[in-house]
Amino acid sequence: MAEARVPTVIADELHIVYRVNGARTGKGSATAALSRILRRGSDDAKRGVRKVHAVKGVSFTAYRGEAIGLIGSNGSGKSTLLRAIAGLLPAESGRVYTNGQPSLLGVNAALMNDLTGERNVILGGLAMGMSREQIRDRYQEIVDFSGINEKGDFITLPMRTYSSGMAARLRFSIAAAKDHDVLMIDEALATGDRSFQKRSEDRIRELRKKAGSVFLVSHNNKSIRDTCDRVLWLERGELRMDGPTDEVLKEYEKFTGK
Ligand SMILES: Nc1ncnc2c1ncn2[C@@H]1O[C@H](COP(=O)(O)OP(=O)(O)OP(=O)(O)O)[C@@H](O)[C@H]1O
Repeated sequence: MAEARVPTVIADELHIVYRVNGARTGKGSATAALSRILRRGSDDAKRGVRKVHAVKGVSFTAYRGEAIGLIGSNGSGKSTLLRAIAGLLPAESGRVYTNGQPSLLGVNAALMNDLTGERNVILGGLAMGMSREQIRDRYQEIVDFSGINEKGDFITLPMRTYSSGMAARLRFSIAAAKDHDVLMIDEALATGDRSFQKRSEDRIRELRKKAGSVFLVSHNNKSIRDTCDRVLWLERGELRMDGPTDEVLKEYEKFTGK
């Protein structure tokens, strides 16, 4: 008999709306801000608030052990959906339920550019809830995995001296050092070189085995194909397709003309 599948994330008719203040007048002055406050209570349009409806009625259930790719054109709502699952954006309507703590690993993850790579490993580890001892034990592994020191002693230099690929590799390595209930990766693999991508893909497979779920946003269909068994395709905020990787990518490639 098949084992019972354990849900890790459930999105139920989820809508996410961004509100952009004062977008219509283009004025950012104190008087404009004051008049907005004074007009509070009237509707959004009158206060010069513009809405961007980024995710429209998305529903799906993710299960333990799944690696799910998120694909779709630029601006289709992929990052917004991840941020909502991570609890960083409120739902306009609908709900997200998560089993365990979701961790979002974005290209903008909160590392400090002026600190050295070494310090950022510690900072990132603490931010993920690891103890100092756990970080110390894993430190060398994280640095080796990132490959930052392959071309010299870069780990003791500030992060601002890293290329965007090196920085993304370090972020991924820090996040991957911990086993996550739900790990969400936004484009992290796209910036690394081929050998790093290979290592990350292997690590994603391992993380899945340790019973977590992995979400991966990527414009690289090959990365998606190599790591994910299921794909959600978003277009203009709507879930256009949800199914096995091959089936969804086939339709998506038809759509994008590749
Ligand atoms: N902070 C924000 N404020 C207002 N609108 C936003 C904000 N962030 C994103 N949007 C809008 O929400 C929509 C979805 O954006 P999102 O970044 O989720 O798309 P994406 O699929 O991740 O795109 P890409 O592939 O280019 O990374 C877009 O129309 C975008 O302009």
